[in-house]
Amino acid sequence: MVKQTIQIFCRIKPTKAKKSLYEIDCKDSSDIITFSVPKDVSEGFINNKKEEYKFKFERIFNQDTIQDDVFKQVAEPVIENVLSGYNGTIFAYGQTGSGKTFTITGGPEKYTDRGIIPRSISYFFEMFSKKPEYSFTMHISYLEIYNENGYDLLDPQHQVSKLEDLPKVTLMEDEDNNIHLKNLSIHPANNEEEALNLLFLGDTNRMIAETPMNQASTRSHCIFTLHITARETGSATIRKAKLHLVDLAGSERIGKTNANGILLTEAKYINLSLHYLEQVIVALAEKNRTHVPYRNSMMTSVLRDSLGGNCMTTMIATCSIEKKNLDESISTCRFAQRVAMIKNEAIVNEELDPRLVINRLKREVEELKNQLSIANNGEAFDGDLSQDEIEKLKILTLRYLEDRDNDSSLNVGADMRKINFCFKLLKDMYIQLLAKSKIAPVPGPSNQPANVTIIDASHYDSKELKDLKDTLRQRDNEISILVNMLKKEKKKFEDLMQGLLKPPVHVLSSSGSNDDLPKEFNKNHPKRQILQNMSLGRQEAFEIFKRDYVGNQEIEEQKKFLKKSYAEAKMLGELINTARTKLQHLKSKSEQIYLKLEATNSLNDPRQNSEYESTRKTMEFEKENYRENFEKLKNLKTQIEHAQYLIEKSQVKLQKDFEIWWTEQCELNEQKQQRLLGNDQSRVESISSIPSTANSLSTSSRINSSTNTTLTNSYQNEKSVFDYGDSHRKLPQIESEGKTSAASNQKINLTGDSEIDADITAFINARKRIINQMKPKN
Ligand SMILES: Nc1ncnc2c1ncn2[C@@H]1O[C@H](COP(=O)(O)OP(=O)(O)OP(=O)(O)O)[C@@H](O)[C@H]1O
Repeated sequence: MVKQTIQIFCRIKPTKAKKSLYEIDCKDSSDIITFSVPKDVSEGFINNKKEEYKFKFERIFNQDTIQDDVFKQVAEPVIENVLSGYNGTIFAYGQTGSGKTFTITGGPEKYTDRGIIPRSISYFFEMFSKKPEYSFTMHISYLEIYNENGYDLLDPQHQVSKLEDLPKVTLMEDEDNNIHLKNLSIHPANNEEEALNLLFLGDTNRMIAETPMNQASTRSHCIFTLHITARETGSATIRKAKLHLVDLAGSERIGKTNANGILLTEAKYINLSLHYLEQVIVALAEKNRTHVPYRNSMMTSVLRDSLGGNCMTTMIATCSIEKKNLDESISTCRFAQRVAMIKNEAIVNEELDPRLVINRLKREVEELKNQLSIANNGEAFDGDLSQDEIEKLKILTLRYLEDRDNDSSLNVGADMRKINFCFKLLKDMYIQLLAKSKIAPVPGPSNQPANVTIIDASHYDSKELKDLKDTLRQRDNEISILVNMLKKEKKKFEDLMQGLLKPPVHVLSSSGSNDDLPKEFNKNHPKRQILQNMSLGRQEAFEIFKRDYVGNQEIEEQKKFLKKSYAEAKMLGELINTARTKLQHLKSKSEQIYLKLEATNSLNDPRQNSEYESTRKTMEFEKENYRENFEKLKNLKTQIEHAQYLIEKSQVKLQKDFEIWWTEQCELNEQKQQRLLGNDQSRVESISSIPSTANSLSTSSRINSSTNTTLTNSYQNEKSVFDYGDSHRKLPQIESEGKTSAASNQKINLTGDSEIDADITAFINARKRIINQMKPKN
């Protein structure tokens, strides 16, 4: 058992603010941060006399610390322990926007910004490959807790559009007070790519389920769990350990969030669950406290083992050090100091391989049955032994005789007919051998009784013995064929199951007009569904929305990076191929020289073998080149996969933001229409519109006045085109061909494309009909 307090780290988010409000003092065993609170701010503090606040951490990561360093110092030791069978938890705690998600999952822009989760996945698989004497398995689950409800983020069957679409996870407690999560799916990950796909699926589901009212990342807790098993070859024990990587909700105090309505409810839940977390931590820090209130919230129940239980736990306190965030950062650090007092008691989680246990139990049951049978009715078996049984008994007896192990036994069960048969068989053999063979009494080894007679195997020449051996061989063959068949069937079944469970694979989206749709998105993927269901107008609006979308630049940059990486990968691939061909050529050349030298017996003659030596040196050089490029290609592949993942994530976000914006625009339009219907019937009748891109985005609008049908691509920065009241007057107008007021009935040249024009006209007519129906009939 390892007794260890929770390790606490602090990370400062980079800021442009110049004024230095803190100082870090690095010591050998720990670091100390001192916050200097300016007088104006300190007035708002509870303890307003104090102007300096000092906190001690295992390590403090200043603003310029890169992700790799955080991973190495925080996560690597935890992972090493997980591989040895100890449970581990790393959780990030801090106010909204202080860098929790950045630390745990990573930033959306660069490969180097990958957070602890993707780095842990890579590290685990690297470690697996470095320990061939172990067989490892990895399984993954991803839980989100929002308003005290748990949701399974890894449900591949579901198309989610809101959080409630995801399967709900509930807590169950067994009689030993162990917590079980009902409905939380656990997925196998056989390699890094599969594991990253699961992370991507979870993150995508999390993002899709977000609404403007529910910025889940801020207001929910997320627990990504890696379940690892390790078994040393030949060993019957399995080590099982879990690594929880936790991104907690923002820790800011309720008063500061200006929460109201739904937000207030959420804020209450979040603050409550973090408050309960605090209660648990306070209780654990108190020496004589017996009751720890884990059950008060779902989060503390799930993380029960991580807090004061069988786990090695690490906390990262994330801090923003701008003046306005100072009080929150100080309370984050205070919280961390309390956490640091909690002692966990971690044990290696080992258990016997259930398959071996089952086999052993089966054998025991069989033996017990036999004993029982002998005890109850030793002669209970009736009738003669079948030919098959006789053959089997002969084989068993022969194996028994051939087995040189003194402890071996002849086990034929409780059937007295079989036991008698074997005795008879042994006696027959003995008599036959006595008759035919010379028997030499040989002094036995020290552990053998002196009067044991060893029979010389060379005298086993009877026909019966030979037959028995043949039968034995035949049976062995049959068994091995059956075992192979079983293995194949099992593999087929596993493949089938894996195929069913496999999440969508992320690859680079195709270039061209539809470049926002990743090529291999599952056809049921929510994003594809959304795009498929888009009307033409909506697609057009989407294209424009995309053009001006802030995050689009990131996507484009990633694509550029990918393009560059592909070119580099191609080049490396070519270099590798060339090196391989060269190596093959050099190998055959060196073989030829070698043969020649050997034939002339001049292998050791430095004058003769110089060509051989130089060929070998070139070979070594080429091999080194090959290895280097291969390694580079391998790294590049991981970077490419990550970039693809980031692109897709951004694309899903773009799609999601567009949907939110579109819905808002539709609602806005609806309201305007209603208003206009009351104010200006005639004008409303003549207006038809298609929602265009919103505020700050370029706009495509179609305006049809009572005398002119206008179509224009106009750009409005501040106002939506649905703001018809005044804004439509400001829009540039393009002349239409139709001049009559019955615009909807005439053939209008709107876009120049007759099909699209027909669509628009049909839309106008339909709209007009609806408006007419809505008019008060008098
Ligand atoms: N160390 C860092 N280096 C660079 N950028 C960072 C760093 N930490 C945070 N950021 C950036 O700051 C922003 C907010 O960070 P992040 O989303 O991780 O905060 P958070 O604490 O998880 O917030 P929330 O509680 O809302 O989830 C993001 O744009 C992120 O990329």
